[in-house]
Amino acid sequence: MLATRVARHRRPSFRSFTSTFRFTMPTSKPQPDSESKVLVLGAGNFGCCLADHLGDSEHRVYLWSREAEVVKHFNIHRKHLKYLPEHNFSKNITAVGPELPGADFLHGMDVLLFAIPTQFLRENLTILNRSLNIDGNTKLPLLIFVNKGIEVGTNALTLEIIADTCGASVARAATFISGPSFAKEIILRRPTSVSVASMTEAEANKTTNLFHEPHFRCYTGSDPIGLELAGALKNVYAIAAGMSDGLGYENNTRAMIITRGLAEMTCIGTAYGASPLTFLGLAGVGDLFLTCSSSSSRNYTVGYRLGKGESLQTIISTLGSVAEGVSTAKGVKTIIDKLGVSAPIAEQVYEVLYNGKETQTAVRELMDMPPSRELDLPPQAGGPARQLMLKLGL
Ligand SMILES: NC(=O)c1ccc[n+]([C@@H]2O[C@H](COP(=O)([O-])OP(=O)(O)OC[C@H]3O[C@@H](n4cnc5c(N)ncnc54)[C@H](O)[C@@H]3O)[C@@H](O)[C@H]2O)c1
Ligand SMILES: O=P(O)(O)OC[C@H](O)CO
Repeated sequence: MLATRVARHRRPSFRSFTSTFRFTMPTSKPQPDSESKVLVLGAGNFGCCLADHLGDSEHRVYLWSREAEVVKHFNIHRKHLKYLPEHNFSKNITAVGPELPGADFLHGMDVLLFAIPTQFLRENLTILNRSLNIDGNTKLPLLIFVNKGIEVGTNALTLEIIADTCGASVARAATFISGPSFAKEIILRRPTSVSVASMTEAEANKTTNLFHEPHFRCYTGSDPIGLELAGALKNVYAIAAGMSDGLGYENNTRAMIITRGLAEMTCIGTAYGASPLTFLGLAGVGDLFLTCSSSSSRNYTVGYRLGKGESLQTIISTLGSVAEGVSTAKGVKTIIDKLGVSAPIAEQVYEVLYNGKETQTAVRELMDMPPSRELDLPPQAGGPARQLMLKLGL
């Protein structure tokens, strides 16, 4: 009965620019099995916790760190010198580095998992691409990216950085994971869910199958542009939520920022050419809610400390970890200006971070805005997504 009802239910008339494409072009090696060789690039909080997750699932994991002492210490003690220092890591992980692995090593891998902050991805992919030496006949490892940001200067999403450095076919095969997932909770095997997306659905399914465990559920989708934008944008709104809490505002104000932030994210994504529905998923509202409401978030913490009156420079130099929202706010500002989308909260975060605006002034200006309709989705011009698709040869 329920199935009949669902079948009869009309599909939403909205279709994103990207969702009109369907791809079936498996370009990576066959589905990694239970003893896949996985190279995790980036031994920060997230790279380490994902390496541990895969090591516990009986995969053979190599964790690349750019710091020789980290590699040495890890292989002797099964602990990381700096991140998640209490944790005893899986015996199935070997640390490698500090140089990036060469061609033979890379081609022996079933999976390359990139947990490198967005601003450093281009330089590393440029070097790795020389070793990967991809031509039409190369069977790629499965490629997974988990960073959440927009590149400063180019305003590029990761999909575009991959296309620029490794070529369109590699970008089409790349898969992306995003969603509410603090490293320190994954490492404790707390129930967690994420979104997985790719331009090539078969590749996204491989990533889902690789990661899916009873304590780590993966939901697959086909809007990687929306998923990437959601992950990058939520970091900017987490800074806003932290700022509000730091200023001493309470629950009403945080709920307002989360909800209006979601409306802004959805409008930006729609104008960009992504599906608005992606922002209702784990990578959108799920991660927005998480990072806007927890002091475990680095981005929230940056905002909180700004609200308490600390300077951005002091916060960044003492945070001890990356807060992607700080650099991403620049790209977001350029994108909303270009698209002509109204995103006043993101604008005010940018003003506080880069133009020295007082946090109280930013809040007052937001509250002084004239009344408006609650949600006016912009027309789906899809300019940036269309440009990106052309770059990917689609
Ligand atoms: N920590 C989390 O809970 C979490 C969850 C989901 C997604 N992410 C995303 O994962 C990415 C990595 O975050 P993280 O938490 O591991 O960051 P982190 O601050 O814990 O670690 C950053 C890592 O980047 C490395 N790094 C710095 N400069 C580099 C360079 N030039 N080239 C290569 N590597 C360099 C550092 O050595 C370090 O290993 C970010 O985009 C973040 O948004 C993090
Ligand atoms: O600590 P943050 O603010 O970078 O957030 C980490 C993750 O993105 C949470 O999903």
